[in-house]
Amino acid sequence: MIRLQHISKIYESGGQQTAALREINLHIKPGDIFGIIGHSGAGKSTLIRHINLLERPTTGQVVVDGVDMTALSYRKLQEERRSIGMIFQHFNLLSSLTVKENIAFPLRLAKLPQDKVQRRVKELLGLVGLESHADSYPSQLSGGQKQRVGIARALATEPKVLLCDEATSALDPQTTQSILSLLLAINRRLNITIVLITHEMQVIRSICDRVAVLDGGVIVEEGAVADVFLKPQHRTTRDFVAQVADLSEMDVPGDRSPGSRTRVRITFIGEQTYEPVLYETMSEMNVPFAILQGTISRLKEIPYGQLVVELHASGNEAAQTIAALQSRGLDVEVLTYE
Ligand SMILES: Nc1ncnc2c1ncn2[C@@H]1O[C@H](COP(=O)(O)OP(=O)(O)OP(=O)(O)O)[C@@H](O)[C@H]1O
Repeated sequence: MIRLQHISKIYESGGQQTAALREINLHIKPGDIFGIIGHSGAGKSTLIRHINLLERPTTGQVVVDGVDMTALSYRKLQEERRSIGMIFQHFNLLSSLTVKENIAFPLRLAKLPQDKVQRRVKELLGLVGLESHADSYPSQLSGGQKQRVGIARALATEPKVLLCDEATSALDPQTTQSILSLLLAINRRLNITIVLITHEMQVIRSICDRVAVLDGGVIVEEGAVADVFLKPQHRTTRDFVAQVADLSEMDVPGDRSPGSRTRVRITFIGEQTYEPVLYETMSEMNVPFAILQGTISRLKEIPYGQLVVELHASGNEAAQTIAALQSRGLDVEVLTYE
């Protein structure tokens, strides 16, 4: 659906050059919710604004739904942009227009007949749950309601792609979750590809299928959220995962008892999270064990569990126990050998 190929962006101001993006290559599949995470200044806004060509790359190509956006005339680009909606951190609503007028705005620009505009606005108000606020002005709405108007307006022209520029960063945690649930429902119901940028791992964990980690204008890690979240490779990714880590190394008790023990981290994903796999395997292997730390949570809607377990075994016996756990589909990482 979206291909960014060899994108670099160099800003020049006051004789100074800033390389905001360097050699970005990304492929976002149709129907995915794709997250881009990075610290402030990493280049997230610059990157997302390349998808609808609000920013032009210094080098490289942006292809959306088979169309090379970088090669279009101004008029053609305006047309293509109708198939890419966008929402913003500070909502960017027109304060002098009511909710329904804000939502109708892009439809009027597209010169849709009045009766169709009214029908579409009604549908969109229903979709985002704001029927009773149609005649309110933005100043009369909460942050979450304003973002709902932003979403309705972005969807007015029936886009194939929705870009979300820090869409929940100005909202409290509860409102954030309700907006994320709405985005997920829209993705499912309308099969719209969603690209979002954020500095919060919780946002990625809640709704994204895939994630790219941006650091200093470079993608340092990319993959399925479960892989990146449960096995972060890059230091920056590990920092982000730590934001929401239910398991931090700090909380694991230190080595207290002497003897032959092996400490492991076991990850369960999906249905196995609720199965007695650990107990069964340990009983079969006749290895006593202690659970030092554990959690069960969700990645999007997939349950996962992580346990830090101390096996009362070492050497061959520990290796065989770990192999038995792995043969049942569990991911086992050895933390310490004693
Ligand atoms: N118009 C511009 N002119 C010059 N430099 C710019 C411009 N826009 C962005 N930059 C620089 O490019 C880099 C990336 O900025 P960008 O806003 O994309 O980062 P970000 O990850 O979105 O940060 P934040 O989360 O703080 O918004 C920064 O060093 C920034 O100063």
